Amino acid sequence: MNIYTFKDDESFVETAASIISSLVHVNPHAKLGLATGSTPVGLYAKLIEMHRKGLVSFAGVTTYNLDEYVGLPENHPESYRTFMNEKFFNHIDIPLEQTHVPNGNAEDLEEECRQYDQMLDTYGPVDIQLLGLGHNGHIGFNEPGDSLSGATHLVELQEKTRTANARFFPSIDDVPTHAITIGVASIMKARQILLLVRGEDKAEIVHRALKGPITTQCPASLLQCHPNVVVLLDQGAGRLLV
Ligand SMILES: N[C@@H]1[C@@H](O)[C@H](O)[C@@H](COP(=O)(O)O)O[C@@H]1O
Repeated sequence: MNIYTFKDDESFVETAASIISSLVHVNPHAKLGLATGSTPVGLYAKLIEMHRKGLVSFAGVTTYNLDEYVGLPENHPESYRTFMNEKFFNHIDIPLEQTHVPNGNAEDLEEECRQYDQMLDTYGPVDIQLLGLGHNGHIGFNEPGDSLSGATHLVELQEKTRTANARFFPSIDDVPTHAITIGVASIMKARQILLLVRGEDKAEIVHRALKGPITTQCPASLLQCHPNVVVLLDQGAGRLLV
């Protein structure tokens, strides 16, 4: 595991963007596992800027997102499909049919999970999986517990997760209670993992995830078993690692 801590936002974002853009340069048909949340927003903005300058093309790239809320219409401002379109896909040259986000409005959610999983099995593994980190150690929406699921599944969001994500909704009551997430097996199959974490409030969970015991009670701790993980932290998030 290679862990880097950055003093300033610009170098944090530039490093993340150069990892993704170099991969796409080497393999224009790269498969990218993408994430939502506030942390990767700067990375997406930087990649858009690089694309506008003609430095990178995503025309041949295929993307697979980690997760989606259940029950928000696809065009809801806080659905992860809307997030990805607005923050990234609509500003680059990727055809939308090459982008995949689980459908949280499928009539049969179990079937949607099965199909998403089958797609990952058929076309995966992704060349790189981008990840953020939840305050409780979740990756994607794989919440801590006595066990974890390997496959794409329906999950009930924990109170801590709903509270953290309430900042994007009018009130906590508007935060969905369930989500679809790819499982830890799919995440662990990625050829490379790029974990991005920012903020003092994540320092403790960063320490638990990267240096603590490997346990289902902290899903991100499983990343310690992956052979190719790059972790980018700002100083706040990396505070307890020294
Ligand atoms: N499902 C997403 C995760 O994929 C993300 O990593 C996490 C952290 O988000 P943020 O980067 O906003 O702290 O939030 C959500 O719960």
